[in-house]
Amino acid sequence: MPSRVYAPSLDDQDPLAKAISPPADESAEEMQVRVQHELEAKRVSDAIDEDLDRQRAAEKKAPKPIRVLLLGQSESGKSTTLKNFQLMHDPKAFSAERASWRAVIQLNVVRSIHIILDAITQPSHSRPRKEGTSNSSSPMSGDIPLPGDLSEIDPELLEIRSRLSPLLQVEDLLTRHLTPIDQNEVGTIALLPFKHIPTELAVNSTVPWRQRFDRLVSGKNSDSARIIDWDDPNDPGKVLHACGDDMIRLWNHPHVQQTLEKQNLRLEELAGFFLDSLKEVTAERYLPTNEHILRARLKTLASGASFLEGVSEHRIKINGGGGITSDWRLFDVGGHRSLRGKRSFPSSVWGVQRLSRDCEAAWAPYFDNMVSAMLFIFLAPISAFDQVLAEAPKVNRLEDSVLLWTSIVANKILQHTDLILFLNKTDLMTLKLAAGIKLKDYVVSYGNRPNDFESTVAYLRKKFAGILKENSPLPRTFYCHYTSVTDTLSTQKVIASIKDMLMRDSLKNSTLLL
Ligand SMILES: Nc1nc2c(ncn2[C@@H]2O[C@H](COP(=O)(O)OP(=O)(O)OP(=O)(O)O)[C@@H](O)[C@H]2O)c(=O)[nH]1
Ligand SMILES: [Mg+2]
Repeated sequence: MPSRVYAPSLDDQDPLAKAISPPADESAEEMQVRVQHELEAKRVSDAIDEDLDRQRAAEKKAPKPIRVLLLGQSESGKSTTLKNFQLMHDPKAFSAERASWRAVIQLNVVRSIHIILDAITQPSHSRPRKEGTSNSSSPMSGDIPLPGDLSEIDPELLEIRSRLSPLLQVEDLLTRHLTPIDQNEVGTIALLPFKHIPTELAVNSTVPWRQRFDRLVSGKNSDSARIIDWDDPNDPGKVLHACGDDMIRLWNHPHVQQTLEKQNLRLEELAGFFLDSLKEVTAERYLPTNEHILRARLKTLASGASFLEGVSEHRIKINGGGGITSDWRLFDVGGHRSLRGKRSFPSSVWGVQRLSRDCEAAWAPYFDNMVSAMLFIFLAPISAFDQVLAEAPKVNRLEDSVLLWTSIVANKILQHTDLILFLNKTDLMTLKLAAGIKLKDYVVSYGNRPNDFESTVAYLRKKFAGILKENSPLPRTFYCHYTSVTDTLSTQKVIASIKDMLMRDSLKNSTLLL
């Protein structure tokens, strides 16, 4: 009979004590084995603890992640800048999303076609526009047009229009794929025969919308070119391919070009414009190039209750050379006004003195959580000097950018934060000036200075620099780049110079990197 070696008095009410106590009838041999096990378990546990302590100590010594927050009004190019960072430093992840961007581009194309078909069936009086005001934001304003007299329309166009009707289903299908069922994140697109202008598609940055395209890929290979299921009968690419020639015919039709001009619809300025690339985009096995992905338009919604909830955070490991890598956290927010808080606006473009009172920092409630952000990149799309905000058709886009810039530079919470200004969309600025659109018609203070690229951009640069100087609570260096962030090569040079600057600072003064 085994001798009773260990019989502690147990509190019968304590289930834990009961569970860990040795059995009442444990023999001496059993006890030896148990003690051995316990010693071994303790040794392993101590080793894990030591390992964790070592890791924590190493993390404390290592440079903290570099945080970059992208700011600017809607369509200023924030998400496109982020894509450039990803393309440059995480090309695998960028490529893995090609199938998802393909769907976004297809939707961008269908939306442009939808706008054209709507425009050609408009009675000419139904869309009055202010002289010289670009519509590039306004076609999506949601006004439901009056039905036109179809007998006035070129019969060839009517035929094309009817042959393109399957695109409506594609539009619906793609929109459904891109939007979660349980969230009202997109304006509904009614299946009316090209009579309803579609609201721009927006996806909440916190929603992993890209996963919706898992259906389109087998998931066995990270190269999208090989994993797209080209035989899927529901692939929208099939309809786009079948409608490709008609879309090209429509876009090149002289009556269409005249109508768009008459209605002052400058589709080329519309975000997500691919009508000049219809051949490629409607090709049978179309996969977007990097350039196409940068041009794709998908509005960011970041509408969480708190900043960090609503904003999308992207982590990238960046190689700084010499074996040094650092963690970068890029934060992309939605620039739509509804996502920036309510503000009142002074009327003149350069009426910035009144700003600190009138225009409380738009994203200010969020900044409390972001004081540890090391760098803000602010994008001002300068080509938009003759455009209005989609969400506020009376507000000039350049004026909005200036106000936003002022509120950011004047913000006390951000007084120690570096700001880099991107005067963006310089490519469109060049085209616009060449088309004879005059800056002075929108910025009266520009006066009779030459309406060329160098003079206009230098003037705007000086204005933004002046606002920083006048409104910044502490003196700050003015960093400014002229950018066209859809151009990979030039943007990568800018990103490389920012990276060098930040990594130098990060090594010099790691306390800055909170
Ligand atoms: N031609 C040209 N297009 C640009 C440039 N920068 C951005 N775009 C395009 O403008 C559109 C809007 O850019 P986004 O990066 O989505 O703008 P955003 O600031 O993220 O906008 P929200 O998400 O609404 O806040 C996209 O279709 C881009 O491809 C540029 O420098 N030149
Ligand atoms: Mg965005």
